[in-house]
Amino acid sequence: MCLNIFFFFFDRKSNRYPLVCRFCLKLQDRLTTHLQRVCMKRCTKEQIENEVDKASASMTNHLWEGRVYEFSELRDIITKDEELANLIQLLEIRGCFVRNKPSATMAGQTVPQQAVVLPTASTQEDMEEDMDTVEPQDPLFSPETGIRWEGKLRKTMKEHGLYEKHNTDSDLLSGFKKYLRDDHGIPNCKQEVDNVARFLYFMDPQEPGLQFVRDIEKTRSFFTKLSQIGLKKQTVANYLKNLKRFLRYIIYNTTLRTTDTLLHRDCRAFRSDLGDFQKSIGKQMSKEITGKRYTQMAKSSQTPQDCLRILHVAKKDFLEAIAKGTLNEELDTSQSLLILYYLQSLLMLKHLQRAGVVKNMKVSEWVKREECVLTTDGGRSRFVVIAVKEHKTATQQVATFSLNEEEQHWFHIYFSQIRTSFLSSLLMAEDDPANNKFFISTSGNPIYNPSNDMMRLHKKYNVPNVTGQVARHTFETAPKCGFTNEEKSIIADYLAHTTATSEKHNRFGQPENICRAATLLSKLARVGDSSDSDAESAPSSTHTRSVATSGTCPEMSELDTLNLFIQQHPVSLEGEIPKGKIRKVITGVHDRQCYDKWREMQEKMRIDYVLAYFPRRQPSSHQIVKYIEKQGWQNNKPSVEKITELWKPQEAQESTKDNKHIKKLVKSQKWKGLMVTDDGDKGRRVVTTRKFQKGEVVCDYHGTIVTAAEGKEMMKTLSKEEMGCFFFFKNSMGKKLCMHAQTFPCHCHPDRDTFGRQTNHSRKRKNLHPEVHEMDLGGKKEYVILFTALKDLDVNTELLLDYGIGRKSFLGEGRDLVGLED
Ligand SMILES: C[S@@+](CC[C@H](N)C(=O)[O-])C[C@H]1O[C@@H](n2cnc3c(N)ncnc32)[C@H](O)[C@@H]1O
Repeated sequence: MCLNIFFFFFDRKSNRYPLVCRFCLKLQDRLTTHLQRVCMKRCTKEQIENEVDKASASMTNHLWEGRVYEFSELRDIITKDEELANLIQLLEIRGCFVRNKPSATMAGQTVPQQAVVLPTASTQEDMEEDMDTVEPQDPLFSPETGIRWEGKLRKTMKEHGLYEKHNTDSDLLSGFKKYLRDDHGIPNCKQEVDNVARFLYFMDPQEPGLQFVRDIEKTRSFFTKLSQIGLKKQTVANYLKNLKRFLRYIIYNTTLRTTDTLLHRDCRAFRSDLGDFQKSIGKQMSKEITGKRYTQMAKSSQTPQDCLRILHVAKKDFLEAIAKGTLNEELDTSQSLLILYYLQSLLMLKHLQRAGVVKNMKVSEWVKREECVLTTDGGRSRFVVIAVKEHKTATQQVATFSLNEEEQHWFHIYFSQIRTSFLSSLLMAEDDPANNKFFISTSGNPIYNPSNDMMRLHKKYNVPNVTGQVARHTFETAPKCGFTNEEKSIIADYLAHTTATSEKHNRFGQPENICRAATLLSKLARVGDSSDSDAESAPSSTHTRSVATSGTCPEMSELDTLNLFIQQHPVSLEGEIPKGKIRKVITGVHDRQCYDKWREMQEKMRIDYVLAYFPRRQPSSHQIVKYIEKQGWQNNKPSVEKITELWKPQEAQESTKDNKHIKKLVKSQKWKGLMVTDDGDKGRRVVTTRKFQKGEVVCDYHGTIVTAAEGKEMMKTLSKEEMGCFFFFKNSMGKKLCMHAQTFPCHCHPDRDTFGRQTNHSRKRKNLHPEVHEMDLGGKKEYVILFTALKDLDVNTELLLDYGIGRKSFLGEGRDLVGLED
C-alpha cells in the first residue's frame, strides 16, 4: 500500500501583535515564551508577566502616541532641510504620519547661502565661571514665545539708544541665524541674533553692516552704556560673547576673505581687541559674584550637619534605588534621577567638590581611580581616589577626592546602570570616548549645571537649599576643637585646592591625605551631632554602619560586600574564586556568604552552559559527564543530577540546525529511548523506552531527497500491497520536495532500520510533529526532518504521526487508505 505522508508548511494565522523585548530589542511573536526561555529565564513568573504587561502598554502607547507627528516638532530637532526630508520619508514609509507639512518645499525659504571658507574652529575662549552663583538669566531675555519687554529697563534702554535693533531678516543677520542653527545646533538663537542686531543698530542705524570694526571707541561706548544703565555684568558679557561669535561667523564662514581682504583683516583685528575687553568685563563679573557670595555667606550660619541634611533626608529613598540597581531590577526615571542628583550632591556637600569638578569629571578618570588603604586606630579602611583634571573652576589644581567602599559601590551602580540607560537615549555615538563625561543627564548629554540639580534635590525633599560654596565655607570655618594641627592643615589643604598645595604634592596630592581629609570631614560633620553617626547616614534596614573613632569606615552590608566582591572578581565560567587572604580583603566578616554565593553563581553559570549544549534533546547522564569532563573544570563542577532535573527542551530555533548533539544523532541514527515492536494490525510500530518532554526531539525521518514530482512517480510504481515511505514537504523557498525511505537498508546505515520510517499514522492520537531543517552534515547541506514530541510522552507510548492522508494535498492526491486508523 502506498503512503502519502504530507505536511503542510507553517500556516499560523496569529492575531497577536508582535511585542518588542526590551532586552534583546527584537520583535517577538510570543514575548512570554521568549522571556521565559531567553532574556528573563532567571526571573519569576510574576516578573515576566509584569514585563509582558509593560510591553503591551508600550505597544498601545506607541499606537496612540507614536504614529502621528507634528512637522514643527521635527523641525525643532532637525534643522537641515535635507535631513528633515529624509527623516519624514522614513517615518512615512514605516507607517507614520506627519501633520502640517509645508506644502511646497518642506523646510521653507532658505537664507541666501554664504560660501563657507573655513570650518569653524571652536575655541574655548568664552569665560567660565563657578556655577554655584552664576545667574544664567539675562534680564533682557525675550523668549521665542514673543513676550515683549516691559518696564523700567526697556525704558532706560530706549532712552540711551540701546533698544532699537535691525531687522533680523536682513542678509547679514539671517546668515548669522542660519550659522547658529546649522553649525552650532542652536535652534532657539533669537536672543543671540537680537543682541547682535541691537548692537549693529547702535553702530549704524541706517543698515546692518561691518564698518563698526573700524570704530572701537563707539563699540566701547555701547558696552559701557549697557553697564551704566544697570545691566548685570553677566548680561554685558553675554552681549560681548554674542558679538564675538558673530565676528567668527563673518571671518570664517562668509566670502569676505576673498571679496574684501581689508575689511576681513579689520574684522580679525577687531575681534582680538574684543578679547581684552572681555577680560576686563570678566574681572568685574567676578567681583560682582564674589560680592554676592559674601552676602550669602554672611547670611548663612550653617553647621556642617545643616549642609549634609539633604543627604540625610534623601538617603532612605536613595538606598532603596541603589538596592534595586544592585539586584539588577529596573529603575524608573525618578529613581535614576535621584541617584544622579544624590551623587552630585554627595560630591559637592560631603566631599566639598566644586560644581565644575562634578560637571567635568570624565569616565576615564573614574576608570583610573586608585585604591588607597588607610590604617587608623579604627582599623584598615579602603578608599578609591579620583583625580579630575579639567574642571574649569577658579583653581588650576587637579581636583582630587576619595570615596569609601560604600560610596564606590553607589558610583558603580550609577555608572554601570543609570548612565548606560541614559546613554541609550542618545541617537549619536559620542565622538571621543576619552572625553566622555561621567555624569550625564537623561537625554544622554553631559549634565548642564550640578548646582541646579542639587537645588532640585533640596526642593524635592523640602530641605532649604545649601550651595556647594556655602558648604565649603561652613566646613572651612567650623570650629575644629579636638583636631590636631596636622589634621587641621590636612583639611585646609583639601579645601584650598591651591596651586601651592598642588606643587607640594604629587598628582594625587598624596592619596592618603585625601582619604584622611575625607575621614576628618566626616568627623567634623559628626561633631555636635547627637545621633553619633555620619550626618548623611539615615536609618536603613539594608545598611548598618558602625562608627567609632576618627578615620572609621562604615561597615558594609552583606549585599553591598557581595556586589563589591563580584565587581572586583567577576564570576566567570572558567575563573577561580580568589584564595582566602586576597578574598578577605574585600569580603571581611561576610567572607563565608560571599564565598558560597560566588561558587553558587558559577555553578549556575556552568549548569546553564551545559544545558545550552543540549537544547532540544535530553542528554543521558553519561553524555553530561563526558561534556563536563571536556570542559576541564577542576573545582565547582556542576552536578549531573541537577542538570538532568533542570533540563527542558527549548523551542524550535534557527540554531537547531547547528546543534552538535542533534547533528551527531542524525548522522549516527543512534536515537536512544525508542524500540520497535510488532503490532498485529499495523505491522511494526515504534514505542518509547523512556519519558520524553513536550517539545523534545524524539527522532528524525531518515531518507533520500528527491523532488516532489520524482516522489510521485516513485509512488505510482508501487502496487497496492506495497508499503511506501514518502514524506512530502516544501522547503523555505517554497519548493516542493520529497524525502523517501524506500531504500532499505540505506547506504549510509546498512546495519539498522531507522525509526522514522516505522512510525505509524494517527490523526486523532498523533504525538509527533515534523520540523524541517537544513543542516550542514559533514560539509554538505542536507534536509533533516525532526520529529518532536507534541506532548509529554510516557514510557511505552507508541509514536504516532499524522500522515496527512485523507485530506486534499497540493498534489491533488487524496489516497484511498481503507483500514487505516484515522
Ligand atoms: C511508514 S509505514 C509504518 C510502519 C509499518 N507499520 C511497518 O510495519 O513497517 C506505513 C505503513 O504502516 C501501516 N500503518 C501505519 N499507520 C497505520 C494505522 N493507523 N492503521 C493501520 N496501518 C497503519 C500501513 O500499512 C502503512 O502503509
